[in-house]
Amino acid sequence: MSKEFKELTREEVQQHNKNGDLWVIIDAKVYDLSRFANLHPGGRAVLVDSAVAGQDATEAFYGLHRHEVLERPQYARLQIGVLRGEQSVITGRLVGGLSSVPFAEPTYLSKGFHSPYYTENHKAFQKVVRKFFDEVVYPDAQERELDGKRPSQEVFDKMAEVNLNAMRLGPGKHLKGLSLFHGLVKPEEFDYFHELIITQEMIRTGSRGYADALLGGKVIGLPPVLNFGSPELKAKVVPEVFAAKKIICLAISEAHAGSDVLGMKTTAVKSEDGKFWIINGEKKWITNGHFADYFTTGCRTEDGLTVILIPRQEGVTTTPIKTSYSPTAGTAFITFDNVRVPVENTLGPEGGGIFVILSNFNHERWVMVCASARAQRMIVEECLKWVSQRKAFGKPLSSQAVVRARLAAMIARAEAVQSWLENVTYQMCNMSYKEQSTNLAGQIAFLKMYSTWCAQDTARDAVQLFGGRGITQTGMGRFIEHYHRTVPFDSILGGAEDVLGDLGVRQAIRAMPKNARL
Ligand code: HEM
Repeated sequence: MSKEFKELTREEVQQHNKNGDLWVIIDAKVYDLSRFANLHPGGRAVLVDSAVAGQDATEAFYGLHRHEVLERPQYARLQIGVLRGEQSVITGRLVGGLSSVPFAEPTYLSKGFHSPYYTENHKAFQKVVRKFFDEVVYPDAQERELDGKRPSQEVFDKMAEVNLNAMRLGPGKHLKGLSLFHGLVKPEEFDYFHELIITQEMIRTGSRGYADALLGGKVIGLPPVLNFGSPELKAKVVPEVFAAKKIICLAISEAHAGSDVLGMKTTAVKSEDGKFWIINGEKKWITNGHFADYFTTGCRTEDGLTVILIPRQEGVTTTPIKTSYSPTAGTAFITFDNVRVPVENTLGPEGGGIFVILSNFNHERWVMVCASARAQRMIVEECLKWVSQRKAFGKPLSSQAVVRARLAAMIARAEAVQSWLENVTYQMCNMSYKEQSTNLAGQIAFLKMYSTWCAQDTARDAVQLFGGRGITQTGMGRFIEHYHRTVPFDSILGGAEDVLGDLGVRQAIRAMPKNARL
C-alpha cells in the first residue's frame, strides 16, 4: 500500500512548516495538514507549533490520540507520502490476531506458556471465533452502542450461519446434528472451554450494552424451554431462536422483587376451561425485552411459582428503561395485561418454577465471569499501552512508581480471576449437571462475587491512570470511560455480590461436618 505514496526525506518534510503549508510525520508516514489544520478538533495552534509543523510528531500524536484516528477514511486520506528508507511500525487494533502486549492475552494464548485445559481444537476454535468477532461483530458493536439500535440482523444471521447462537448455550443435546463453525468442532466434543472462548472473544468488542444485546436474553431465557418445554413447544421455538428469526428473553425480576425471587407478584390464573393461563403483572430490567418475541416468565400461580413462555401479543407492552449502558441491549419494563397463553406453554411443573429458575443460575453466573475476566484483561492492555505512550513530567507515565503499583494490582487480579475461572470450568467439564448444581453453586457464586470486586477495583484504577480521559466518552480513554460506567452491571445481574457471597457461605456452613472442632 505504501508503494502508492511518494517517498520523501525528512528534509523535504521540514520545508512545509507553517500555517497553510503544513506537513507532519507520524510513524514514518507523511501527512499534509495544510487545510485540515483549521478543522482539527484539537485546534490549529498545536499543529503550527515549531515542534510539530514539518517535524516528526509521532510521540506528540500518540500522547493525544488513539491509532484508530488515522484509520478513519477522512483522516487516512491526509497521508501524502512515506519516509524514504523508513518503515511504519505502529499497529492499532489487530483484526483477528493475538496481542503481544504482556498480559493482554490469557496464558493459554501467550507465547511460551502452557495450559492443561485447552486442546489444539480449542486453540483452532479461538482463532476463528476471534476473527469472526473482530470482523463481523466489532464494527456493528461500536455503532450500535452509540446509536442504541438493536444489533443488525445481518450480524444475527451470520452468527446463526455458524451456529453460534446454539453454541452460546453451552454443551448439550441442543447441538446434536448442527455444524459448528462449519464442522470445526464436533457437537459431542463441544465443551465449556469452547463456550468460555466464545464469551471471552465476544466481550473484546468493548461494548457492554451491545454484548448483552447480542442475544444475552437467549442465553438465560432459552434453557428453561430446552430443559422443561414440551417436545412440540421446543420444536417450534428452538429452531427459530437459533436462527435468530425470533428473540427470547428471561422475565423474572420485578419492581417488587430482584434478588428476592420469591417475592414476585406477576400472577397467572387458569381460564375457566383450564386451557389458558391469564397473566397480569409487570417485569423490570429485562435484557432484550424491548425487542423480544418470547418472554420466559416467572409467575405466581395457585401452587407457588410457575414459569410460562409468553409470546408477544396484545396485552404485552414493553418500554425501554434508560440504564447506564446503551439502549442497544433492549432493557425493558414489561407489563402483562390479561395476556392469554395456552397451558402447553408451561415450562416445568406447575408450582415448581423456582427449580426451573434456579437450575439456570450457575451457568448464567459462570458466563458472566467469563466475560468479566476478559473485560478486565482488556482494560489491563489499554492501561499498559497508555502508560507507555503517554508522557507526564517529561517521562512516560510508567516511570512513576504509583502508576506501576496500580498496574501490578490490576494484572494480579486479572490473572487470579482467569485461573480460578479455568479451574471451575474444568470441574464443569467433568461433572454431570446435577453434580455441578451440588458442588459448584458456592464456588461459582464466590467466583462471580470476587470477579466483579476485582473488576470494579480495576475500573477505578484505570480511571486514575487515564485521568480526565477516563471520564470522557470519546478519544483515548473511551474504553475506560465505558468500562467504568458499565462495570456495575456484572456485579448486579445474575445475583448481586452480597447475595452471592452469602449464598456460598450459607452452603459451606450447611456442609460443615458435625464432628469438626478446633
Ligand atoms: C494526521 C494528523 C492528525 C489528525 C487526523 C488529528 C485528529 C484529531 C482528532 C479526530 C481529535 C479529536 C479527539 C480524538 O478523536 O481522539 C484530535 C484531538 C487533538 N489533537 Fe489531533 N490530529 C492530528 C495530529 C495532531 C498533532 C500532530 C497534534 C500535536 C500536538 C495534535 C493535537 C491534538 C490535541 C491537543 C487534541 C485534543 C485532545 C484531547 O481533547 O484530549 N493532533 N485530533
